[in-house]
Amino acid sequence: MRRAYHVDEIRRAEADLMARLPDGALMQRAAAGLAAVAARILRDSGGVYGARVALLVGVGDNGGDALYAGAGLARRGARVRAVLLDETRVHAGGLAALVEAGGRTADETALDDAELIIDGMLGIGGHGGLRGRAAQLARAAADAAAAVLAVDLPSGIDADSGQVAGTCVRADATVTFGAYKPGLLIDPAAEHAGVVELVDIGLSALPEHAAVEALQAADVAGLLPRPSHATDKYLRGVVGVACGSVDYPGAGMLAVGGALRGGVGAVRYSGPRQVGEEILRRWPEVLVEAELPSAAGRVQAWVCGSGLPADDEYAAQRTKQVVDSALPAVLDAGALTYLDDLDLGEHIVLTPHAGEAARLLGVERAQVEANRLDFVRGLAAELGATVLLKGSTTLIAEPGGGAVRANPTGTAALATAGSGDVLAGLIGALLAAGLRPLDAASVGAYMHGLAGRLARREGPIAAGDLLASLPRAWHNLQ
Ligand SMILES: NC(=O)C1=CN([C@@H]2O[C@H](COP(=O)(O)OP(=O)(O)OC[C@H]3O[C@@H](n4cnc5c(N)ncnc54)[C@H](OP(=O)(O)O)[C@@H]3O)[C@@H](O)[C@H]2O)[C@@H](O)CC1
Ligand SMILES: Nc1ncnc2c1ncn2[C@@H]1O[C@H](COP(=O)(O)OP(=O)(O)O)[C@@H](O)[C@H]1O
Ligand SMILES: [K+]
Repeated sequence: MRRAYHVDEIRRAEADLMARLPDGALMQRAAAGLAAVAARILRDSGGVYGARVALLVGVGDNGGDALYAGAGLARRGARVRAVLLDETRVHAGGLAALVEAGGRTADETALDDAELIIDGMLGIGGHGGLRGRAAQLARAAADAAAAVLAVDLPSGIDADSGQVAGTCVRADATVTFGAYKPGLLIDPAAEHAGVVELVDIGLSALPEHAAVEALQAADVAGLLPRPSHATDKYLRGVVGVACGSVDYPGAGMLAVGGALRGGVGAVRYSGPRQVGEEILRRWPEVLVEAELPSAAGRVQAWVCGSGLPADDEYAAQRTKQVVDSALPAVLDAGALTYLDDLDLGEHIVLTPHAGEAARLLGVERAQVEANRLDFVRGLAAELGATVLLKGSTTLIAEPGGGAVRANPTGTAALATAGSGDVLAGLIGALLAAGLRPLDAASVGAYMHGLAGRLARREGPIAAGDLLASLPRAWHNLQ
């Protein structure tokens, strides 16, 4: 699990550790980790000795890290030049170390022929988008041919929220110290960080619960339902799908398809007869049942809403019956328009995209997109349900607070009609298989993204291709 903490939490943990260490020890640890990653990058492109390295050096400790790491590389024969953001404010010890090791200061033309640019302009002390010369240097780094390695985080991103306000550095890799920051896991900031490597500097006094966490392959593999020898189809779980309508039958099909690949023993479909017949033609294994959920056979969880129209008596009734069953459920798309007066809870997973979340909160879509973390927390708390906010970084929050999960496998290839229906079905199946709502939603999002990544290797994808690649995604994790 990758765990990210807010800046004030990291500052407190750093202060606790610094009080127990000699002056400057923490920065030396950070710089040593940074220099090791820089050396590895340079080794891949011809070696450290003689390599041209440009440092972008800010006025704070982020600049200090870059200078000490630069000194380490200079001692190994690299030609290191430091471009100072402000010559009157620079980490004096770091600069002295660099000069002593053979490095020197230079103007920004040093970026032109560098093989590696180390971005030490701003770390967790940054606020707002880059200003003045910092913005100008970020643009110069983007234009240069060199690989860019960010120190702690790409300068200019918002470490706490993942927002990007204006210009910021776009890195190929980031070396982050002590713990992840939410901005390294949440877009749009995360996509500026490249490959993120965590360097352990010994921080221990971090809060029990992270602010944001991201499952990794081993976590997901540990959570996926696995049939035991002694199981039968009912013990594996049965999921009910109350999706699709006469006008939108395809959403019902795709939700059923996602549910069939979610590791349950059986899928029951409840909906209009002609949709049920279509489903049976494609998947004879589905149990097609009554048009209303309350009349269907026993299930352990429901998926409801994909392909349900708004302002429709039958759709409202289907949603209400699913919620009244008190079973775990996914409420997607159309079902999100019928939430008034329903008794939600943590066992209900709502799956809005930014537009739907904005409507539920009475704000503009752009506001949600700019600050997804705050809005997903707010929506979960306000509606009293687990909320999965879809988008370029899908986020999942529980109503009682706690760590928000950020999905690391998202790909823009998923932005295709019907892909959300597949996701809803998949999460419903994971709920029926017994995963708790937060896990079902985050494992579902992870597998959905992984399926998207596998499918896109063969070209542009449609939602149906996700169904075809979901078994491969499972196989990859087992
Ligand atoms: N603490 C520790 O134990 C350890 C910390 N470590 C390292 O320290 C880093 C944090 O260092 P830090 O606190 O000095 O802040 P830092 O990010 O360098 O920048 C602050 C300066 O930037 C400026 N500035 C702000 N916004 C700006 C903008 N938009 N555009 C332009 N300028 C802007 C602002 O100037 P001001 O606005 O105040 O004039 C302020 O002075 C951390 O990320 C890690 O790398 C490691 O060594 C491990 C041990
Ligand atoms: N830029 C993006 N990067 C990664 N994933 C995305 C992006 N845009 C959308 N997605 C994902 O694609 C899916 C789209 O779902 P949704 O908006 O419900 O569409 P539909 O209703 O057509 O199925 C969601 O899982 C969402 O997280
Ligand atoms: K930086």
